[in-house]
Amino acid sequence: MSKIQVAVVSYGNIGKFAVEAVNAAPDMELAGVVRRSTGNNPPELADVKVVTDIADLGKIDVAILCSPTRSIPATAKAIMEKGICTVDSFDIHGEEMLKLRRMLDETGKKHNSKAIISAGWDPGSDSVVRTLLKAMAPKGLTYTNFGPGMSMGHSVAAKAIDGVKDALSMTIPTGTGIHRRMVYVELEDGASVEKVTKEIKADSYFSNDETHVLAVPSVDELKDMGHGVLLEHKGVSGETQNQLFEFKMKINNPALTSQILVSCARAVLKQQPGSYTMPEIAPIDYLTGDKEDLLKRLV
Ligand SMILES: NC(=O)C1=CN([C@@H]2O[C@H](COP(=O)(O)OP(=O)(O)OC[C@H]3O[C@@H](n4cnc5c(N)ncnc54)[C@H](OP(=O)(O)O)[C@@H]3O)[C@@H](O)[C@H]2O)C=CC1
Ligand SMILES: N[C@@H](CCCC(=O)C(=O)O)C(=O)O
Repeated sequence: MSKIQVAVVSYGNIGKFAVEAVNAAPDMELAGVVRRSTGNNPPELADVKVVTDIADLGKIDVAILCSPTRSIPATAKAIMEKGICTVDSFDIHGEEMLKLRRMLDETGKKHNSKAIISAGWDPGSDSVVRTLLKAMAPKGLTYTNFGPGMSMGHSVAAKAIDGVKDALSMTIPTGTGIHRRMVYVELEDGASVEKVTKEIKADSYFSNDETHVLAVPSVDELKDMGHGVLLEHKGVSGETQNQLFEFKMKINNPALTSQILVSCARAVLKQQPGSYTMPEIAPIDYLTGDKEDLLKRLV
């Protein structure tokens, strides 16, 4: 059977690990990488086709979008309008996610393409776990406790602020799903730490949490892309109380995010035109191999 032709769009942390995960997938072939500019590629891309326009890669089945979250709506729409499926890790929860889902659902139905949105680990695989926990004990409380670890989404949002050369946003759990943000910024020459601090604290990625901004000489010296989560659910099954569940993991953040995107790249091709989140997809669709053989081993 011919392999799924994959384009990786944007080559940052997630893009780099997405290329590795596509190369490790037996049913996929990396058609190329789409970047804003083709100059200055790292040595590991020497044998990979790098373009600025996805149309230059020939026939693509699915594009894995590894761009900053805030650029995803425009990027995904433009690619889906070409009839190409997309997967992304858009990580703004709530109404913004629903807005993206509605917009891409309409685009997909009009242009015969499909999307899985918000598909990293949170939102993403954690969303699936939260859904299952609610099915297991419908009444009760779920706490999602992150870290401590590096949030890529928050780091990207801080990096986008004028005067910031590089940023590392650490998520510190303080219990019951509440977090403190420790944001380490390397400033451009002449940038004001007071102005940068004010803008970071006003950004919607940070404005609901206790946030501390610290200027440092080198962000690279502090960077460790490890992260993790402890998901706790205490609830009621039927009329029986005190059902206790925990889901815990310690991870390399971009490696896990990219692997999930690759599994979603496989699953998206099995859907009808439109836009979906991970809890809406049958889990078996994420896997490669004979369906009955998988079911025999997994069920
Ligand atoms: N849902 C989840 O669980 C997770 C989601 N994420 C999401 O992944 C996103 C990417 O993270 P990460 O890889 O660390 O980010 P990086 O900053 O490392 O990479 C983003 C890449 O996108 C391209 N890019 C940069 N600026 C822009 C722009 N303004 N418009 C379009 N493209 C741009 C660049 O690639 P090039 O130079 O090749 O064009 C850049 O290297 C985050 O914003 C985060 O929200 C991350 C982890 C988990
Ligand atoms: N979306 C996150 C992954 C989940 C962890 C998180 O949301 C956080 O650290 O705040 C990320 O971009 O790294």
